[in-house]
Amino acid sequence: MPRGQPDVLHPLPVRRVRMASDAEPVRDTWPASIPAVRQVLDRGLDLGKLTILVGENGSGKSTLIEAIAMAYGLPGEGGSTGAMHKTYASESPLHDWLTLERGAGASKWGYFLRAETTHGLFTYLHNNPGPVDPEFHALSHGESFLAMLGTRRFRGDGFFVMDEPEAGLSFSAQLALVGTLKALTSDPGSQVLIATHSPVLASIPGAHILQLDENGLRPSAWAELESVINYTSFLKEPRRYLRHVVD
Ligand SMILES: Nc1ncnc2c1ncn2[C@@H]1O[C@H](COP(=O)(O)OP(=O)(O)OP(=O)(O)O)[C@@H](O)[C@H]1O
Repeated sequence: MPRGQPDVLHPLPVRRVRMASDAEPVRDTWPASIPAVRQVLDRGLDLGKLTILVGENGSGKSTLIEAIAMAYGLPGEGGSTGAMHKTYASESPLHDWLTLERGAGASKWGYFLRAETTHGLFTYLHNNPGPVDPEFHALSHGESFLAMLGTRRFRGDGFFVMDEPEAGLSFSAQLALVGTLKALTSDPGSQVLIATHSPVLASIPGAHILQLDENGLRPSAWAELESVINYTSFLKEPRRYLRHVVD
């Protein structure tokens, strides 16, 4: 299906993100001051089947992904649509400034997983378990994350949002995650949005990669990502980098 044309039979949960008509963001203060956020407010953002946000620390990946997830109805700390899990309100007001253009008849289900709050989420699931949930706290970080993706929450149509899912995952676990995410997107009405620092995750075939930086956000080929170029070059010759940070 060409980008931008809605698939009438299998609509995506979120076709486009844009500023709400009644939003009044203060442009020079956070979060509207983040270039990528400002660009989304000014020009909107089309979301495809699988979108990956990549960028330096502080470039706005979490701010953007959290606001899109919350505008969809997902809890800012992670969980499913309709879950009430909340421990500390640290979210930006951005979700109130955004409107999502949803595919007509698309799934309303979704799940938000974020590395920094999985401990709290697993405590919530300990108290409110699904029918065949393992005791997530009894698994290692990587094991619990992959086990979570193996549950029914991540099957079928829906909007699946993940913030740095690679945290704590070994190389082979990240590779397994690539396979899991690719399989997840094979469901016709499923849609995935990820923020990551991992060149492994960013390599998922068919992903639309957006690089965030001081100029905003722009599409990028995997091989042209700064993280891919830096890791490739570091692994070839670590000393070229290390001499700048250690004596
Ligand atoms: N509550 C807040 N008040 C003011 N500024 C904030 C707040 N939370 C985050 N920021 C700033 O917003 C900017 C973007 O942060 P964000 O967490 O979205 O970046 P990121 O790209 O996800 O970074 P990382 O890769 O480190 O997770 C950062 O400069 C951060 O300091």
